[in-house]
Amino acid sequence: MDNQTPINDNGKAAYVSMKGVGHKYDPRPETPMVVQDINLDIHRHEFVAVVGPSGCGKSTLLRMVAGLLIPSHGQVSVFNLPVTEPRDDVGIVFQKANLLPWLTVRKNVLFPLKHKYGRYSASDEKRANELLEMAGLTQFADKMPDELSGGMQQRVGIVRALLLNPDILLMDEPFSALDALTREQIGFDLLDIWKEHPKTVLFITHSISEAVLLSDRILVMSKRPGTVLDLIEVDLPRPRSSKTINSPRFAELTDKIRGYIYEPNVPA
Ligand SMILES: Nc1ncnc2c1ncn2[C@@H]1O[C@H](COP(=O)(O)OP(=O)(O)OP(=O)(O)O)[C@@H](O)[C@H]1O
Repeated sequence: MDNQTPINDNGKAAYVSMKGVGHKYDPRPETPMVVQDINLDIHRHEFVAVVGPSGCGKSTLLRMVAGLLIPSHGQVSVFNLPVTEPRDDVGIVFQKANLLPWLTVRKNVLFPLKHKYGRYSASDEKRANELLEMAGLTQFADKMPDELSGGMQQRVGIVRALLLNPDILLMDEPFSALDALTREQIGFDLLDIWKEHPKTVLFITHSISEAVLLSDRILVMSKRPGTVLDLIEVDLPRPRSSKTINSPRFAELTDKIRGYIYEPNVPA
């Protein structure tokens, strides 16, 4: 580790760092902040979920890490360098996969490369095939998006985000359009992929149980202006499975977060 690497209180390297981050979209002094005073260090290859009431600024934080938005207060940095422009090294997965309907699944996965460089190589195609296989999509690689279920389309979106092998994976309510069973399964699939291809993940969700099931830590935000209510360590063993959901500790953690969300002024 070089001496440029910031260390947080636990002695681990901070990969993504937010220091005193605040933002308002409307710069007029009388308008309220959207997020305020956010301090967070995310370690390399850590899985951090963000939960909080609608409108508290979760997506705003994610856009800041991607460099799509520069905070009006404080600083976001990645590996000790301030984020000042859109980053190339992030993969983003949204609620909808937004696949191009006229391209096959494989070509959709390769599309960002084609768009960026005008071409892709045989080794890119090999990597696309490997990722599709890991996501259980090999037999759908030559199908058109409308031949796939919503869960499969979302898997394609994840594979597409991973193709460029980004170090940071930003996921904004990626499974919220899926039915409960598919959602749980794709969560486990995501954990398998994350294990094989470690990434630093920032995962926004409205589902408290999903946050607990998937993540290493959970940032709980207050209602607008979004501030940090708590940063909860999820000390559940990995690999996580359906058994995890039935464990007493899982219930304790979800209850604790529910306490914050439903009684935000009362310490949990
Ligand atoms: N581009 C923008 N211009 C102006 N206001 C915005 C913009 N984007 C978001 N906002 C406002 O900022 C606040 C936070 O929005 P954001 O989408 O970050 O919250 P969120 O916690 O992700 O919400 P949700 O859970 O409903 O998706 C909201 O009040 C929203 O209306």
